[in-house]
Amino acid sequence: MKQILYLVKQLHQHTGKILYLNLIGMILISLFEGIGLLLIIPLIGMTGMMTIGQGENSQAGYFSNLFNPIPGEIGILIILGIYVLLLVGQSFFQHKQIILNAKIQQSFLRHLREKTYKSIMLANWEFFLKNRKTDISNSMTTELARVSSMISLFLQFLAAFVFTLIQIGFAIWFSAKITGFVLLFGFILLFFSRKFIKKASALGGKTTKLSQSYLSGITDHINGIKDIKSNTLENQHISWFHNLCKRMENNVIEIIRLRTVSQLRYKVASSVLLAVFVYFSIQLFQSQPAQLMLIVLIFARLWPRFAGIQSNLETMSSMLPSLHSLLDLQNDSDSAREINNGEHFQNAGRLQIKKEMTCQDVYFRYKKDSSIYALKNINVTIPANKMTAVVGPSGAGKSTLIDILMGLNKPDKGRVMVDGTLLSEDNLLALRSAISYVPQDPFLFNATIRENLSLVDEEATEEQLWEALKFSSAADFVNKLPLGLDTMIGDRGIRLSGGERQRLVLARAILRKPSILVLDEATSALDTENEKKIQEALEELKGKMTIIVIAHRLSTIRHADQVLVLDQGEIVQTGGFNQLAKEKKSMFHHLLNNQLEVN
Ligand SMILES: Nc1ncnc2c1ncn2[C@@H]1O[C@H](COP(=O)(O)OP(=O)(O)OP(=O)(O)O)[C@@H](O)[C@H]1O
Repeated sequence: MKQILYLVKQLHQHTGKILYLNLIGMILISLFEGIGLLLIIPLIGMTGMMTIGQGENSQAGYFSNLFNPIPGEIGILIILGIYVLLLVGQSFFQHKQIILNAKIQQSFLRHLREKTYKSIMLANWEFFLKNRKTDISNSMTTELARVSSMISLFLQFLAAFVFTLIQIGFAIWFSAKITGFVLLFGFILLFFSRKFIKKASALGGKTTKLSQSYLSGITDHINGIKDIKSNTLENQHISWFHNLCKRMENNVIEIIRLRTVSQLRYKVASSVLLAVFVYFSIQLFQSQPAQLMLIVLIFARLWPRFAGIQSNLETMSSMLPSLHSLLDLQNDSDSAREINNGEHFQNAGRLQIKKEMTCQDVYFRYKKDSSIYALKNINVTIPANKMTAVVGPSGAGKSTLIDILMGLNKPDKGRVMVDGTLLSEDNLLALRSAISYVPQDPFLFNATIRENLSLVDEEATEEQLWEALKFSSAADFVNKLPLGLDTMIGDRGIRLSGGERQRLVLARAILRKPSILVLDEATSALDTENEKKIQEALEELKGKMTIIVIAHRLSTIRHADQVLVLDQGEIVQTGGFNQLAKEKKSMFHHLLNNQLEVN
């Protein structure tokens, strides 16, 4: 119920005026329908089939008497004329209402899409570590589509509800007693249908879970298709997929079964109740034949709408979990907002490190309830415009330290300072604007090389693009491509080799003209010749920007001004390359020896 109320509130907030126009349209359509029914009384009276309400002191009598002074044939023509006008009016408003419904649905959907997407984009890194990316995609696609259908159903429900209320109003106006009698039966039916609504909601929750598994499954499998093929794991995946599809099929059949069973019971119960109603009505309300006939007419038309309302409620309940999951996502991402003042994005500027960045007594763990720290007691200084290398065995905490320095992870204890100022919401974006980060697994779009580079600087000239490509030793290979800069590189750059991808991302990082360049295993896929060229290029950058490099291949960091050695989340050595190499029985010495042996 909370979610439905939320939906109504949101609809009211974002489509306010149109929603009320729509409501007025619904009321008019229902009124026209009711008046159309009323016209039956004088019509029947004029045909002489039945004498209705002659002299009766009732609404039916009043209506019948209204046309008495008019001669029969003209009266019939007038009534039929009014009837046609009412039908035309009704059709006109129905046509307007369909357009308004679409406007309400689409504008609300756009609002929901944009709000959720923005909340996700502005959430902190911890939010992305906690949530599966495919669950987020699922909410933004499948669940959102279901919410869209739910809005459409809700509007239909609203129309049916308003229609029902107005028709009941007419019926009460004719005879409160008979209407009360009918409504009693209606409430009995509604009471027994509660359990179906609950069941539908549970099945809807299952649909959301299954759809999440479906999307995450196929995304993982398609991304890992090379591993699957080379390790002949196709059958295991086909069998997993078969089981999931079977469960999805069963779930949908279960939902349809529930719906038809409830409709079946509803129809059986309603026909029995209708018979009971007619029997008792004849006994009880013999003296009011006109009222009885009109009310039977009204309810005969309303009854299928009741069934529609009931079915609408069930379908909406089965879709509620989608709205729930979308709202959860919105709330989670909102409460994980990285920067609360959105204006920071516009006015962030670029932070220039003048002297140094420091970590003081920093501790960090991924699970806040765990006693295992990924980083412990970190005290380091990253001097401005120098090259700092971070080395250590796998899992030592190198990437975690970089994430702390970039403000992606927040220390559990201790602090990060930039030139003596605490790294906080106030200077975080300015710091990030100054950073170019190159990960081991570079991110490229399915677009041309030019578009991939221009992403960081839309106004970059041809000359600047080639200069950046030369820096990263990519100019030669791009030059050899038949379409050069205009070559499409496929999904995540799949049409390029790993080394070519890394060089392109490095070119992009340089094009951004950063004051801090962070390379996380960014040259790991390069051959020794290209790596040497990049080392030389980095040498030239020394003194112009702050460079932080993570590298397993220690030859890469030979010219670093400072090397930080991490082991099990702690800094175990700090110093120049040659100085550390001389410290026998140390972690750095051990790493160096291992590499020499391998080489
Ligand atoms: N998202 C995460 N959730 C939980 N634990 C994590 C997460 N990411 C890393 N860890 C853990 O934190 C520790 C440090 O990981 P980190 O990735 O920083 O190591 P690393 O030195 O960069 O390793 P590698 O050289 O293999 O990339 C590891 O024990 C790792 O298992």
